[in-house]
Amino acid sequence: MPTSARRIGVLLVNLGTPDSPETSDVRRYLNEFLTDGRVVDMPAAIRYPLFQGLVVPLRAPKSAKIYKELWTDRGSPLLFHGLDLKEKLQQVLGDGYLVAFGMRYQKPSIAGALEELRAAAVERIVVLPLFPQYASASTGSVQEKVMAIVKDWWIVPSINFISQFATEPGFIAAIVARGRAEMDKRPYDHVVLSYHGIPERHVKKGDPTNYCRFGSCCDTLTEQNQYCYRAQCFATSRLVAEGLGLKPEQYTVSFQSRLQSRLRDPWLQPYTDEVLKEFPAKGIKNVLAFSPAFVADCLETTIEVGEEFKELFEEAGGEHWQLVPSLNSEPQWVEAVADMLRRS
Ligand SMILES: C=CC1=C(C)c2cc3[nH]c(cc4nc(cc5[nH]c(cc1n2)c(C)c5CCC(=O)O)C(CCC(=O)O)=C4C)c(C)c3C=C
Ligand SMILES: [Fe+2]
Ligand SMILES: [Fe+2]
Repeated sequence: MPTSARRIGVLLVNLGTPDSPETSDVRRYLNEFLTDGRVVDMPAAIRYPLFQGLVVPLRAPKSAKIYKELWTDRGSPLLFHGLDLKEKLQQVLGDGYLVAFGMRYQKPSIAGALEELRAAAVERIVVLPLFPQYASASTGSVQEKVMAIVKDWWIVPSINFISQFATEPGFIAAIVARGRAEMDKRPYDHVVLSYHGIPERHVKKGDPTNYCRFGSCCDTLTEQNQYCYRAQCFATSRLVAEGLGLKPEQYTVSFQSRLQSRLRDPWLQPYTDEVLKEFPAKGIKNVLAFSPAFVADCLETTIEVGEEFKELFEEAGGEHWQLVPSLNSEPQWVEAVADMLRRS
């Protein structure tokens, strides 16, 4: 009996976003996000009451205000860019693939996306968390969720996780092209590559040989530190800088979006909001800012880097601060993702 060719299933996953910028939806989103033990790695008996009872109720109204600034006619940018990427990728990959999209927190769910792939009886599944650099709080959490869902399937197909793509040539080339487009418009004194921060503790928990000292150890990617988020951020930065023809003194790597106060364990440093304030006194008045931990624009790029950092920089005497837009569903990025998937 002839059998029809079976398709390869692709699951794209991003972090998640509230259903709307209303406080109640933001609260539900933050409750799910911040009680994930890979994000807030406290014992569950402390994490749930502390975050659901205190931190989230205090944070949700403030976050909702910012989400209202971010919201568009198409809703949350993280969501619609993900859906656009899925559609364009499906067109580029063609009938041999079935592309689904899910969010780690809230909607569309990973469970629903996996169900689409299961219903189509795909031959195998490639999971691509849309986080270039591996962190347990992002990629690891997606992997855990996918495994928790498929463990209940009667037939568990072959599943391939793409755990990171920090140095993937197509990813780097797409960022460089976005940067060049901005640099062609006007001159810049300096480039900042600002990554989402994580607690240093998270890096150490993924460092079984106790290799990382948060120093020059992260300047090269080796077998020992291949999953070190800090080393991967530096590797992405080096390649982007090389692509743009920048010398080491022409760019700064820094980390943003820290959640906890600095009284607790430190997060990766230097903090972007602190380094940018020092630029004007050093004669750096025109800055081009990249956010290479994100492949889609979201709260952390558009608002934090594009607006809040710009304001801080100008208050400190800076003249021009420009955010390079994320890769979103730009054709060059879609081709790069398709290429990664075909090779996986
Ligand atoms: C790049 C990948 C990400 C890592 C690693 C990450 C770690 C991490 N995040 C928080 C806390 C928050 N992050 C928030 C927003 C947010 N985070 C990422 C990605 C990573 N987070 C994205 C893409 C977004 C934007 C979502 C959107 O809807 O646009 C937020 C919510 C916003 C706010 O209230 O400020 C929080 C909170 C922690 C604690 C953490 C690692 C320990
Ligand atoms: Fe985050
Ligand atoms: Fe290191």
